[in-house]
Amino acid sequence: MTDVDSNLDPGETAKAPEGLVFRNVIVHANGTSLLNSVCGAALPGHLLAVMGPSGSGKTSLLNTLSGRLSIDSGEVTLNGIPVDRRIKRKICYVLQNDIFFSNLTLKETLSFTAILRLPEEMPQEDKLDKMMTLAKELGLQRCMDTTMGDTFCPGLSGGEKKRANIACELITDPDVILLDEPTSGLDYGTAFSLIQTLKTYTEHHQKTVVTTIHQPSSQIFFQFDTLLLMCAGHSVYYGNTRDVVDYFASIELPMTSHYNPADFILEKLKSGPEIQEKIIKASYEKRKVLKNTDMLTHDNSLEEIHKDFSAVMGEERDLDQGKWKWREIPGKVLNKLKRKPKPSDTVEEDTGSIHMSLLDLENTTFSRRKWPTKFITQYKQLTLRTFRQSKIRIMNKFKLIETVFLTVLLSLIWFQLPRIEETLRDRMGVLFYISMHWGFTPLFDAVISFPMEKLVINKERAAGWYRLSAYYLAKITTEITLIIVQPIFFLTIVYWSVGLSGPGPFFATMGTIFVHSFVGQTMGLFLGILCMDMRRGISIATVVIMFIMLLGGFYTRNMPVWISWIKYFSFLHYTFHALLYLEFSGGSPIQCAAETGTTSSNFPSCFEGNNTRIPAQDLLQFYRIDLSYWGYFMPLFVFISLFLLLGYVQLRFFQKSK
Ligand SMILES: Nc1ncnc2c1ncn2[C@@H]1O[C@H](COP(=O)(O)OP(=O)(O)OP(=O)(O)O)[C@@H](O)[C@H]1O
Repeated sequence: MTDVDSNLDPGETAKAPEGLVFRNVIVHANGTSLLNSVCGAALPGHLLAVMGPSGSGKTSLLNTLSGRLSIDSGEVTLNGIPVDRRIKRKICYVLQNDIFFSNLTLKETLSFTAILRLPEEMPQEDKLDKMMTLAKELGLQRCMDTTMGDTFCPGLSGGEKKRANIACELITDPDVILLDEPTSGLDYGTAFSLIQTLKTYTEHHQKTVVTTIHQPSSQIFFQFDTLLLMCAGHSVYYGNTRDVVDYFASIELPMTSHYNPADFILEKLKSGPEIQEKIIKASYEKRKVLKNTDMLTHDNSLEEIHKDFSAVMGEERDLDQGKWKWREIPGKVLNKLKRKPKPSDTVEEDTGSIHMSLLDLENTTFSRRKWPTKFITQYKQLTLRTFRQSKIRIMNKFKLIETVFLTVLLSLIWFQLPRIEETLRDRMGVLFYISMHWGFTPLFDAVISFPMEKLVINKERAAGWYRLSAYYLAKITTEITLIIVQPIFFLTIVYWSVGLSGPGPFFATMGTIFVHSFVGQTMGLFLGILCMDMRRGISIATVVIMFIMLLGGFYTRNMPVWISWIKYFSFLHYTFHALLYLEFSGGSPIQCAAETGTTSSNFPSCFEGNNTRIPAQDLLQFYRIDLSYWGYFMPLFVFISLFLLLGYVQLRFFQKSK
C-alpha cells in the first residue's frame, strides 16, 4: 500500500481529478524549447489566468493543451484521461484574433455555427434556441442583426466580436475553454465586463476555463481564481491569484504599495536575466521543499491545495518513482478540488433541457462520429453562407454597372454587323472579346476569393467543423451560380444587337460561355489555393491570362509548327473556336467581298466560281476550325475536372489548417 492509500477514508475510492491537469510538459518546435517542465491545473468552475511577458510561452501552452502542439514529454489529462483525439473535442480554443466573414450578420454567423457544430440528431429549432440563449448570456442579443464587419466596413464592436468568437466555441458545450488573450484590443470597461461574463459563465456552468492575459488591471486580475505565471517557457508560480504577491515577497521580491500586482509581477518577470533566473530557481526550490510535506492529507483550504498542486505536479520523477500517483489522491482531498458551489440552484434555467439532450447525444452516436453533422447538412449550410458572403463581392453595384456599360458599348461598336466578308475580322473580334471577358472575369474573382477566406476556413477546419470536400463543393456551386447571372444579361443583349448567327447558335453560345466561365472559375480557384495570397495570386493570374489570351487563336493564327502545340494549353482556344464554329456553320451565309480594282475575296469559291456567298465549309477551312463543335467543347470539361482536382489536392494535402 502506498503512503497515500493509507490516508483514504473507508468507503472512499481514489478518483481521477476533474479538470485539465498538465504535468512536466516539455515542448520543442523547430529546435527551440517552447515549454520547460510546465505544471498546473484548471479546475471546473474556476478561472485560470496564464500570465507572463511576451514570448514566455503562454500561447504555446494553450496550443499544447488544445492538442495543436504535440508534447515531447510530460502529461496533459482531462478528468484523469490523457488528452487524445477524442478528448480534444471536449476542449474548445478561442483564438486571439476574431476571424469571421465580414458580410454576415451576427445572427447568421451564430446560426451557421450552431447548425454545423451541434450534433445532427438535435432538431434545428433546439440548436437555434441554444444559440439564442447563449447569445443572451454573453450579452449579444442587442446586436444580432449587425454585420460582423472588418477594417473596411464597420460592424460589431471589438468587445462584441470577442463575445461572438467565444459564443462560437461555447455553442458545443465544451468541458474546457481555452482563450488566448480575450481582452487584447479592448478598453478597460469592455475587458472587465467580458471577464466578468466569463467568470459568471464558468461558475454557472462549472466549466474549466484557461485564459492567457496581458497586463490586466488589478480589478480584472482579481477576477481570476488561479494564476499560472510563465517565464521563458517555465511555470514559475501556480496557485491562488491572491497569494502571488506574498509568494514574491517570500522570495525577496516585495511589492511596493500602490502598485497593481499584475504590473508588479510582469515588471519583475521582465526585469532582466538575473531576476528571471532567481524567480525560476525559486519556483523549483519551492517544489522541492513542498514535495516532502504531507500537504494532501491534512485539512487544507482550497487555496492551499492549489499551492500544493503546483509543488506536487512539478515532481513527476518522484511520482514515477512510486511514492504515489495522481489518480491515488484520497477522495476527501479530491472533494475539495471539485466543483465550486453553484451561485444558485436554478442555474440551469431554460438551457437545462438542451444541455441534457446534448449530453445524451454525446453518449450515443455523436461521440463516435468524426464530424458533428452529415455531409449534406454541411454542404447546405456552407452553400448558404458562401452565397451570402460572396454575393456582395460578385454582384455588387460596381460589377453591375461594369456589365451594363460593356453591354451597351459592345452593342454600339458592333451594332448589326453586316454578314459580309469585310466584317469577318470584327465578327471574330466580338466573339474573342466575349470569350475573353467571361473567362477572365470569373478567373480573377476566384483568385482573390480563397485568400480572402483562408483565415476563416483554416480556423474552422482546425477545430473540425466540417469536411473539406463539403466546403469545396459548396464554394464551387455558389460561385458559379453567382457568376452566370451576368453573362445571361450580357449575351442576350449583345448577341442580338451585333446580329450574330441565330436562335439555335444563340443557346449553344450561351451554354459554351457558361462552361467557359466555369473553366475560368476553377482555374482561378486553383491559382488562389496555390498562392493563398491575394497579391501573389493576382500577379500569377495576370501572367497566366496573358499566356491564355495570346494562344487563344485571335492573335496567333500562323505559329511555327514546332511550337503550335502550345495553343492546346489555352482553354480560350477551345471556346473561341467553338464559338466560331457556331457562328460560321449556322445563320444566314456571309456575302463574298465586293470585287474592286484593289481588293478581292479571299475565298476561291467567290473569286473562282460565281458564288456571291461564302460556303460555311470554306469559312471553317479558312480559319482552320478542324474539329466539330463538340470537339472543341469537350476539352473544356477536361480543364474543369483537372483544375477542380488539383485545387482539392492542394487544399487537402498542402495547405495546413493549423
Ligand atoms: N513554432 C515555433 N517554432 C519556433 N519558435 C516558436 C514557435 N512558436 C513559438 N515560438 C517561440 O516560442 C516563444 C514563446 O512563444 P509564445 O507565442 O508562446 O509566447 P507568448 O507568451 O504567447 O507571447 P505573446 O504574449 O507575445 O503572444 C517565443 O519566443 C516564440 O518566438
